[in-house]
Amino acid sequence: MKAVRVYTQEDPRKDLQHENWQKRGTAVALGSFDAVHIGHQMLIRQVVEYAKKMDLTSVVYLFRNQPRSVLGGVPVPAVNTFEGRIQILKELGVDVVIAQWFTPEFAAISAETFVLDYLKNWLHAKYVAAGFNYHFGCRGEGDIHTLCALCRREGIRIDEIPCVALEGYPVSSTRVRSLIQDGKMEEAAACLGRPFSLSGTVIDGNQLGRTMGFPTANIAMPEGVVLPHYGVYVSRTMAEGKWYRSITNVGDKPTVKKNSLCIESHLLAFSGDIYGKPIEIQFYYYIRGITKFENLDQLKRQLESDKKTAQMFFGKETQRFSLHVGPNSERK
Ligand SMILES: Cc1cc2nc3c(=O)[nH]c(=O)nc-3n(C[C@H](O)[C@H](O)[C@H](O)COP(=O)(O)O)c2cc1C
Ligand SMILES: Nc1ncnc2c1ncn2[C@@H]1O[C@H](COP(=O)(O)OP(=O)(O)OP(=O)(O)O)[C@@H](O)[C@H]1O
Repeated sequence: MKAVRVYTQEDPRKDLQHENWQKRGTAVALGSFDAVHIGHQMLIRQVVEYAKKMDLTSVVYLFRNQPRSVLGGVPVPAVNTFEGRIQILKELGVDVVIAQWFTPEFAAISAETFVLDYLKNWLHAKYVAAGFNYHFGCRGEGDIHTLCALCRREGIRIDEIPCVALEGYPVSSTRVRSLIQDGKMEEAAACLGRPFSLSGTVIDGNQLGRTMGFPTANIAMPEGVVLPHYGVYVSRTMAEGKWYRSITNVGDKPTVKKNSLCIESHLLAFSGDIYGKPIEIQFYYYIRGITKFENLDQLKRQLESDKKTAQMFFGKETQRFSLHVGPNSERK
């Protein structure tokens, strides 16, 4: 897989003046691209293919932070870490990522200035693609029709990407975020085109799990990214470069310790010491909420049952688990 160049300065225009890839001419994908969901992927693939055909540099011009956090003043958790987003874009074959910080100054740029100064004169854009619901320019003055009109006027080829929908509704980062927060992991995966995952470094726990026959790899609650509804999940965990079937608890462990939030994963067929090592956990299916048990024996019996659920999920009976299953649905 070839490398992707990433530019993440506050004003990338100051540092990027005469790079060879700019001079060659570019094909640019426009948007925030937080989730990098199946709608985003369709748009980006189109840009990458066009760039290859026309010998241009493929560029994803995205926001490093969440515009809504700046405009609304309330932090919006991201679906991916920045590194996670870059990895997905690399897999899609993108040449260059410009990670623009969305600041009040950037928000004040007019639609016309953006097309003229940023796309045409700075990026030497020969081709631009954006989605049906794209908005840009000061106070959202421009939409996809404005973009099409301005690009055509400046001799830049432009494609509007039609809406990618699932079950009658547009796929969006906002939708993915709320599916994850509702524990609807199968629907989130359908929108993402991959399971939702979290990463971290394994930290020390109380080492009680191993005494019950359920050793766990604990990671701290990641900050700034969206967290699954608290509860127990069928999952897969990557440790030492290999994926293992697992069951994962997100949240508290009231039976043994109060107010101790973390994410802990029991890998079904793994033994080894991974303290201090990185792991990635993919979330597949919400099993149940977290319970305060009377004693460790009861907790252990529940963990055995969770393990059976996971084995069944990954076994022949996968089809039993349909979409829409989340903590608020009746079937658990
Ligand atoms: C799949 C899974 C499900 C869990 N469910 C619960 C639960 O319902 N209630 C609870 O108090 N703790 C639950 N825990 C947390 C356990 O109490 C914890 O793993 C055990 O005490 C070991 O903790 P330690 O790693 O800090 O030693 C769960 C852990 C896992 C891995
Ligand atoms: N479902 C979709 N189908 C096709 N294009 C899309 C879809 N969703 C977004 N796009 C396009 O992808 C680019 C990036 O989208 P952006 O991240 O800004 O929106 P989003 O995914 O709808 O997120 P949010 O929910 O935060 O608005 C934009 O050009 C947008 O129009």
